[in-house]
Amino acid sequence: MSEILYNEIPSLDLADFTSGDAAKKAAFVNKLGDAYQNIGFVAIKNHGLSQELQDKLYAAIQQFFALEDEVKTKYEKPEIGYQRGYTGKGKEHAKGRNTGDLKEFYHVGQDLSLIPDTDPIKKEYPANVWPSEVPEFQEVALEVYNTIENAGKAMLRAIALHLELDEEYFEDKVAYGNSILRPIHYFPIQNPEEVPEDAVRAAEHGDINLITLLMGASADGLQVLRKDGKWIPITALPDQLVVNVGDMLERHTNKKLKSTIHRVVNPPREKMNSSRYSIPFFMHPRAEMDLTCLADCVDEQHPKAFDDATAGEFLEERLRELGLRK
Ligand SMILES: O=C(O)CCC(=O)C(=O)O
Ligand SMILES: [Fe+2]
Repeated sequence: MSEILYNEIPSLDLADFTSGDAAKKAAFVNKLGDAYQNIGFVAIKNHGLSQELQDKLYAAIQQFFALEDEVKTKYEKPEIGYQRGYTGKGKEHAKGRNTGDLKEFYHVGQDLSLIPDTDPIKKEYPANVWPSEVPEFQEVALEVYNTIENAGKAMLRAIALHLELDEEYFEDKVAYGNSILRPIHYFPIQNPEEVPEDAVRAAEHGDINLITLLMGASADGLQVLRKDGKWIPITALPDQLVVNVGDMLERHTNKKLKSTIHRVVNPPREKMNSSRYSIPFFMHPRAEMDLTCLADCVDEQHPKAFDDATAGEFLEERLRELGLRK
């Protein structure tokens, strides 16, 4: 395994993996493996999500976040750890911090009507929450959810091949998984003096889930921490999704695949009064997935670095650390 210091995150074409050309498919898996063992991030095109659909979702969420705070808080569900519906400004903070991030967001989960009644997981998920003020949000969000979920399944097939597992290894683990689509609004700050000095749009963190697929943001600010300590700005092209490894996949692979720390920095002071929007999809498995380190990822040079846990147990622990669960 070569040590690579990327100056930008590698760009890949998902069509190389899905087109049926064996040589292109193998090359995709190799490049993805190099990227995920080094910087933990790639940008992919040909992911199946049209620009039109992305534009529709951005339009709907901008309409929602423009509502008065009193209206938005009607859609807050603290009793389910904010896992569906709205989460208000400053509620979430990165693990190990107390200052809340300068953001508000909205959680969309599985469309329960698509889960067969015979699957016991159907009863475990809370129903989605939809704002009556923006009626088109529901249909657009669910279509985006399902489209990105499919792209995520393809990425997990490629990841499985890189790990020399069966290509279908993740398939049953993510079927009706606990994934979340999270449109985020980094709200304008009129008076920077009024926010805590150390408050940022998103403090440095690793994502909790298996992989994250991120739609192109409306402004700069996202940066990833390279292993030599340098922060690398990420600017996805409009037709790309940024796809990164989360902590669950890092655990399961005993750090072979890297869940790289990233953050969203504040704009310069004179631009603090402008909004930034972004839409990540956090791909989670079913709660029962065993995240125990894969035997093939443990050896003398790589002793087992994590205690055994299921995805559900790990998620609960992290939600408490983020301030979303009491
Ligand atoms: O807003 C972004 O560009 C990234 C957000 C992010 O890292 C997260 O929500 O986990
Ligand atoms: Fe993140």
